[in-house]
Amino acid sequence: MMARTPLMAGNWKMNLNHLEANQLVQKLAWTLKDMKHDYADVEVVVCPPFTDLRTVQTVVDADKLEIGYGAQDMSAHDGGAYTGEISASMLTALGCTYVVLGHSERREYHDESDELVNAKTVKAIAAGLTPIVCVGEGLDIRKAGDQVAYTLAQVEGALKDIKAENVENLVIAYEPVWAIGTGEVATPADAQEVCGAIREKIAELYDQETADAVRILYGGSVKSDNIADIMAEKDVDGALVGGAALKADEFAKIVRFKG
Ligand SMILES: O=C[C@H](O)COP(=O)(O)O
Repeated sequence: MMARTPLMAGNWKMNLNHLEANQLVQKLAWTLKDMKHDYADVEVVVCPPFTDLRTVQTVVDADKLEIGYGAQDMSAHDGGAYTGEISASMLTALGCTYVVLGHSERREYHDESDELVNAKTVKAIAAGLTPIVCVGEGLDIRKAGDQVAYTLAQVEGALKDIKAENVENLVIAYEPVWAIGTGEVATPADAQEVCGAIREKIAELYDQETADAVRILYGGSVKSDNIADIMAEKDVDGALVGGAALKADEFAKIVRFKG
């Protein structure tokens, strides 16, 4: 089995304008360089608002930074009369390699269904983007003990009609909604329970090789002081980080979770 490269992705949500984005990416790059260890063994990605992407591209290209970037959402349409939407090809034209899809905030505030997340995932893959597909249960479902079944149904919905060769490159982020921005972190065992079940589900839908290749992230109140324990779980391959990704020092420490 090939080792999976850990991935630390910062989801900035609706924070930081393009000037602030410039500063944060530069500071992140300096901070990572100043750290004792090389960070080549961990992939670092930032997902700023759409309006920052061109700026991030310029900084990354100018300084040849080893920082990937992507959007927080995209349209399921290729182009045309869809006011306010951004297409996959617009993102690739800006050098994006990733796109977050189906974040719980999109599902909750914009009524995104599994079908829509699936349609976006198909388009992202076709454009050559790596989707970070978000799944995870709310508090009521967790209290009822149904987190695994609920989350696996979301995974199955997002992957409908997607072929194994396209699944092995994608990233799934397990984000229990009750742990997002609340300071309430799932225990490492909670994260492993669902991330492990997601990998088993992918093996069942496709095959073991595909399941072993997919990277599964945990997201929800990840900080520098809890990341190491979460990363120690065998099916957790990285983190989708919200609030803590807005501070260069803190995000850099998360990237350097091995110390
Ligand atoms: O996409 C990131 C998640 O929603 C986690 O956000 P948080 O780290 O602020 O809890």
